Amino acid sequence: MSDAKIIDGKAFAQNVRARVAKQVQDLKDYNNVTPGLAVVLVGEDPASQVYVRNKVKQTEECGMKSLEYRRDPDISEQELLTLVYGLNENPEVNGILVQLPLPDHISEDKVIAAIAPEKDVDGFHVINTGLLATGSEDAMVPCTPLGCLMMLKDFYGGDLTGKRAVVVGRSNIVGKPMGALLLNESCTVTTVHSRTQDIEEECRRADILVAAVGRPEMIKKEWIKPGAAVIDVGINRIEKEDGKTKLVGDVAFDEVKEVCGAITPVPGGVGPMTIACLLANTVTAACRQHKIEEPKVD
Ligand SMILES: Nc1nc(=O)c2c([nH]1)NC[C@@H]1CN(c3ccc(C(=O)N[C@@H](CCC(=O)O)C(=O)O)cc3)C=[N+]21
Repeated sequence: MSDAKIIDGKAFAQNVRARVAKQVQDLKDYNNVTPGLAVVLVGEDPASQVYVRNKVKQTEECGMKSLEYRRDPDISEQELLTLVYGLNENPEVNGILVQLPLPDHISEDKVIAAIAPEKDVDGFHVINTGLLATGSEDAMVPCTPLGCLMMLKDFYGGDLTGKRAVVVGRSNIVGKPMGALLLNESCTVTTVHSRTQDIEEECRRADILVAAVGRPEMIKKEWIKPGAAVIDVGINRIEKEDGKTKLVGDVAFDEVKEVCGAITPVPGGVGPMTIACLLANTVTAACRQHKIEEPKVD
C-alpha cells in the first residue's frame, strides 16, 4: 500500500487565511466594512495566552480589527456578563470569542448564552447548536469541526456521501458538532466515547475517523481501516525521557500513518485550521450583520 497523505494543516490554513484576507479587502473596498473580532481572555493560563496571541496576530494580518480584553481570574461572573453585553451592542465588533475554560466560579453556559448568536463565532450558543443540528445554513459552525470538514472534503474531492464516519469523543465543542456536520454531509455517523463497549471495533469500520478525546496516542494502528482518513484533534503535552515536553495527538501518528490513507499531524494539522476558520466565521458574521452576500466557506 502506498504511503498515507500527510495533510498539511498549516499550508491549508494559510490558503484559507489568504482567501479571508481577500474577502476582507473586498468588504473594505465595496462596502466600507472592516470586520472586527473581540477576544476575551480571563486569567493567565500560559497555553491560552499563546492561542490568544496567535489569534490576534492572524486577525490583523487578514486586515480585520482585533479587540482584546484581558481580565483578572477573580473577575465576577456579573462583570464578565456585562463585558459581553457591551460587545453585543458594539457595532465595531462582529465576532466575540470568550476563551475557554473559564475559572470555576464562572458558569461557562451562562457566558456563552449571553453572547449574541449572530456574533458567536465559536458556534457554541444553543441557537447555533440547534441550527447546526437541524442542518440549517444559518448556523455559525464551531471552528475546529469546520476546519476538520474542510480538510476531509479536500481529500475526498468534495463529497463525503455514504462514508462511514466515527467520531471519538462527545464534547460540546468538538465531538457533538463534528458528528452533526458529518451527518449533514450524508455520512453514516457513529460517536464513540469512554463508555462505548468496543471502541476499537467501531473505529476499524471507519472510512473517516475523527479523534477528539484528549488522550495521548490512544488510537493505534490496529484500530484503523486501511486507507481511512484520520483527523487528529488532540493536542496533548507529554513529557519526554529527557524531561522536555512535546505535543502529541490522540492518534499514534508514526504507526497509524502506515495503514491509513490520509492523516493530520500534531502540531500542524487541525490547530492552525481552527484559527483560520475563526477568521472565516468572523467574515461570515460581519456579512450577515451588514446584510452583505456572504462568501462560501468550504
Ligand atoms: N472559546 C474558545 N474557542 C476556541 O477555539 C478555543 C478555546 N476557547 N480555548 C482553547 C482552545 C484551544 N484552541 C487551539 C487553537 C489553535 C491551536 C493551534 O494552532 N495549535 C498549533 C500548535 C500550538 C502549540 O505549539 O502549542 C498546532 O496544532 O499546530 C491550538 C489550540 C482553541 N481553543
